[in-house]
Amino acid sequence: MKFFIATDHAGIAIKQDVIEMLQGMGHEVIDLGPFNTERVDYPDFAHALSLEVLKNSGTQGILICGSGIGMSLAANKHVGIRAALCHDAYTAEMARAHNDANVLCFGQRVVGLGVIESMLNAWCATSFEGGRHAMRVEKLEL
Ligand SMILES: O=C(CO)[C@H](O)[C@H](O)[C@H](O)COP(=O)(O)O
Repeated sequence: MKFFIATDHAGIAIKQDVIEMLQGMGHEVIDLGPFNTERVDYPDFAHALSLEVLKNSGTQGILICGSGIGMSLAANKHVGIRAALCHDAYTAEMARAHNDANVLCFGQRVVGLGVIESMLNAWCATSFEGGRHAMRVEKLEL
């Protein structure tokens, strides 16, 4: 799987750990920044990542800010992006299985590296179930 990853200043401290976790699982990861710890605005990075995921069919995204909330709000403005704010392995699994989510969002100020690893494992191991969920996902787009 190919992932794009982006954060704001409140998510950058764990970005490299997340990249290495994904690479260790055999995935390709493209880092869209930021590349220093200066204060930045999360929508700038959420929009840039969303455009890359939409442009590159079959790819997925990881967005990290302080809480994960701002990143998910911004990414979900894009038609075709289904950004899920997750807090544990269960929400990550459901985001893939029931919502066909293509962007995983979480908060550096909320979850630790152990939980993040379990979320990444659940996310990557889970495919969209389709069936009754397919029409519901279609109905997400207005
Ligand atoms: O958008 C957010 C909250 O919904 C993110 O958590 C941001 O990272 C956070 O707001 C940044 O806050 P800061 O006080 O400017 O570091």
